[in-house]
Amino acid sequence: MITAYGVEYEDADDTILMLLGNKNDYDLWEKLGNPGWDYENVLYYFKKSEDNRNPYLQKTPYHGTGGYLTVQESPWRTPLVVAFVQAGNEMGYPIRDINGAEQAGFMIAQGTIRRGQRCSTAKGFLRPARLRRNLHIALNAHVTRLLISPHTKRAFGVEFYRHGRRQVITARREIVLSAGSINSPQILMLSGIGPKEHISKLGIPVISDLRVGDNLQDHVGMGGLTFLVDKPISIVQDRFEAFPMTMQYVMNEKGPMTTLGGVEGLGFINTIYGNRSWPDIQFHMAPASINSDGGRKVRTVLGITDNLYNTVYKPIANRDAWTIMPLLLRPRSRGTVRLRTKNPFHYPIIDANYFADSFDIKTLVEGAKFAVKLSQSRVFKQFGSRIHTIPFPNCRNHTFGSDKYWECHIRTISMTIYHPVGTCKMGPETDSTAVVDPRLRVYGVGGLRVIDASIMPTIPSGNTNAPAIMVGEKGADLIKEDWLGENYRRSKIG
Ligand SMILES: Cc1cc2nc3c(=O)[nH]c(=O)nc-3n(C[C@H](O)[C@H](O)[C@H](O)COP(=O)(O)OP(=O)(O)OC[C@H]3O[C@@H](n4cnc5c(N)ncnc54)[C@H](O)[C@@H]3O)c2cc1C
Repeated sequence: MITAYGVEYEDADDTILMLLGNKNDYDLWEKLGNPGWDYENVLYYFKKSEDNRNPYLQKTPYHGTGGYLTVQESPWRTPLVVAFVQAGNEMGYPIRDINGAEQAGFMIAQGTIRRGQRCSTAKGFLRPARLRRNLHIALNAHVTRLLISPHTKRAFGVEFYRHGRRQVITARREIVLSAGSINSPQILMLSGIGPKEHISKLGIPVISDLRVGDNLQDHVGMGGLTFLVDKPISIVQDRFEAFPMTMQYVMNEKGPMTTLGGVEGLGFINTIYGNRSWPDIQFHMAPASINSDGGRKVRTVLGITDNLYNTVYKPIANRDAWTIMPLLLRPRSRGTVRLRTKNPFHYPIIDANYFADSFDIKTLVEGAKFAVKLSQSRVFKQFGSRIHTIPFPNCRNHTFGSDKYWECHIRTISMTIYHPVGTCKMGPETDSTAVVDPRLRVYGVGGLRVIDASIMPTIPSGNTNAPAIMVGEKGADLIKEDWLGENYRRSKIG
């Protein structure tokens, strides 16, 4: 295993919310020509990795116990999240396990945490296995290309740089590439596997002409929707005293620092463009907004201009507020990842292409309008909740709250929550856009698989970490099946 950073970063360093996606997502994968990837099959792998600590969920057929990945709710919450799930109910959605039989509904978020602290894949999976004799981990190693014989078209090695020194490792059986949806396509293209017209222009000899880097999909959402409340019940940074709060976290594994990246509640709804069995909008609810840290950090992280911050959020700096981030679950727009140059240390060019298809923005506008209605539910009245109405300076030509206004707002603060998938698409041989086959083997090259979120043909309707882990679990079984044949039996799970 060769990794660019320390193993703590083996999955993206903030990953925490735990969602499986919708049953229809995986049934679609199978319908697209990928046998064995339907919901029933992948549910086995979701459950295999999971150790759900919530007794009422453990008993359902949709959750596992005893897996490497601990899943639970944050031990700390605000009254706002209770109101959020009740408001969903008031709007006609059940309060339910959104990872269960049906997805449309509201729930207090579950995350990959263990006793209040993040349970990354490094902590969950790698730590217990790190002393195995057949596992070698090279930290701080940057893979620059795969070595592939131009004659046999077989991958036989990996070139990487570590502490400034070039090293090569050769493989007896096969190589598994898991560098994620941005870097897996980058490494493939650097190695001669990719769109011929693109890589040959950069002077890279073409080994296999495949649509690597196409089909980029991501969840784009609306940031900055802010609701004010009259009671001191939200997260206002200045109100928290850093030392006692940190001690509560370190000593007791409790308190505000155990929140799941600030997100407390989740909801899945359908707009007029979707349907109940396959919601098209997800809500992330947080008991804070852009104003809650007095403009110290969040505005910079989101790249908000001084004019926008000073006009809209500064007047309410440090006031109690909460937010809903409506997120588009199944965008129609597709982006690309391409090489900037053939230098492996240059970042690739990512073109997310958000909203290229107008259906995407229309759906998200409907999601925004639903979020506003939800905030006006009876249950939120107890806190005096109301929408913050200072209009964005660049959207003033539209009436506040109109479709055009929300579109302008969404285009001004568009947010990704970093769910890129699809750039090494899995598909049958007849699919000219597929990069890997349903056993995750790269077309046209022997001894090489891609196993990460990049193989997903379409984006799952929910956060992508658990689906990426599912791909890892299933990929491991495919390898074992291929090498051990009939001698391999799938393990029983709890
Ligand atoms: C900030 C952030 C927050 C997120 N929060 C959530 C969340 O709450 N819930 C959720 O479900 N999902 C979340 N996600 C998404 C989730 O983390 C990803 O879907 C998931 O990690 C994808 O897994 P992967 O294995 O495909 O890629 P990654 O997890 O990105 O793993 C790729 C690995 O390859 C390594 N690598 C890349 N290039 C090279 C190279 N050239 N040489 C050597 N090593 C290399 C990287 O260092 C990395 O360790 C979040 C993502 C981000 C960025």
